[in-house]
Amino acid sequence: MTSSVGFVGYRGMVGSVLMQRMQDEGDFANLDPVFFSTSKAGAAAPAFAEGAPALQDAYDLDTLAKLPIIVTAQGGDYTKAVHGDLRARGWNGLWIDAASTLRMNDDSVIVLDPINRNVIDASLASGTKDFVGGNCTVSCMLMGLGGLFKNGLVEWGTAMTYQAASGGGARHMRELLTQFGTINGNVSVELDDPASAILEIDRKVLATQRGGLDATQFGVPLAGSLIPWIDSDLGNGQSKEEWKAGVETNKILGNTDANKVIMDGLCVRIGAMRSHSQALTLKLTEDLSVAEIEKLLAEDNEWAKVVPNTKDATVDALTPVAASGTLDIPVGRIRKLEMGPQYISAFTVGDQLLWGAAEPLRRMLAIAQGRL
Ligand SMILES: NC(=O)C1=CN([C@@H]2O[C@H](COP(=O)(O)OP(=O)(O)OC[C@H]3O[C@@H](n4cnc5c(N)ncnc54)[C@H](OP(=O)(O)O)[C@@H]3O)[C@@H](O)[C@H]2O)C=CC1
Ligand SMILES: N[C@@H](CC(=O)OP(=O)(O)O)C(=O)O
Repeated sequence: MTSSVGFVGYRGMVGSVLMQRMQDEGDFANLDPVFFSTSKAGAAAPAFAEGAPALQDAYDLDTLAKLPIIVTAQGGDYTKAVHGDLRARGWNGLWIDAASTLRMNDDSVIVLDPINRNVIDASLASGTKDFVGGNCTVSCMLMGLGGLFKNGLVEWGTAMTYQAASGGGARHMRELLTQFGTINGNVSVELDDPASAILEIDRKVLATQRGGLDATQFGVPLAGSLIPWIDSDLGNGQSKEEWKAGVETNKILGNTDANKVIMDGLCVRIGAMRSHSQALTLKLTEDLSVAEIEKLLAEDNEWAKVVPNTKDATVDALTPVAASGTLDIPVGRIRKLEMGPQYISAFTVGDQLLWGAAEPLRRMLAIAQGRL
């Protein structure tokens, strides 16, 4: 039996990854899609959805309200503009959303089913209607380290992140590449000459970074640099992205004040394309051996891939280049720290458009339809 599902934001970056994953998994055989656009109502539906009606107006509440399930990757402004009005007119369908807007509402659930299927199932049974994908960094961290977090083995942790340009959106990715190209172009003559002085090249690169780059999206140069602030300033020295690590981790796990895990850290933008990395320091509740920790992580879910803590394995498998475009979440650099037997380091990488954005939504839709 199929049912109608509305898709808003299907042609954006996150939406496109979602559509591709749904095609790869044959999901469209199980539903009748209705595609929406805020700008192209009336145009043809995407070619992969044969027989789907023309694009509907994403602000048309009457049309939206006819659907039992709406999946949106259109962004937070859209959610703010439409979700409340739809609910106010009595729409009781399932709203599955990539944007952060509704995440911390009491009546929403953050979806990451390999980690919190129990929370999702209990919420569906009790009538929850809003299901929201988690912050990309938090979701990727929990996918890699679920074996420790789910078993209550983490007392506190810090996540120092290395976040890719894609977290800002498609235009940010283009800007990063343009910056790299401009820098390279300004020193290409010297690079072609093996006898040229590296300090002169460095001087020209710095001059370009300080005055010759388009930084419209990021505000400051990212290529050959980094930006140690992501999302808004909460005014207490913490960025909003850093705040999410604590509140979302605990909400996903269904923790209460009694078993809350303290998570904090610094979030940093780097010049990677679409995979977020993070270096973690964890204080465990028990003195587990590294072998026990690795076993727990590897057995938690099929996507967490433990990378042996050797140089060769690490540089080969624990990088954005290795993880991007895959659902694997490599997790490595696991060792006991000098601070004591309960303190460990870990490093994990994840494609922030897959497990960080599209995949939890795809799977939530399948769960809602009883297919997963
Ligand atoms: N980027 C990320 O890493 C993450 C994003 N999210 C959430 O997902 C939301 C969407 O992000 P993202 O996918 O990056 O946003 P995009 O900017 O790629 O897409 C958003 C919308 O822009 C419109 N649009 C206008 N021009 C184009 C074009 N040339 N190509 C494609 N779409 C176009 C489309 O809407 P229309 O058809 O209506 O014109 C599209 O749905 C974010 O606001 C955020 O809330 C969540 C996690 C991670
Ligand atoms: N803030 C993330 C991307 C993102 O969309 O996060 P959120 O879904 O929490 O707003 C980043 O910049 O890498």
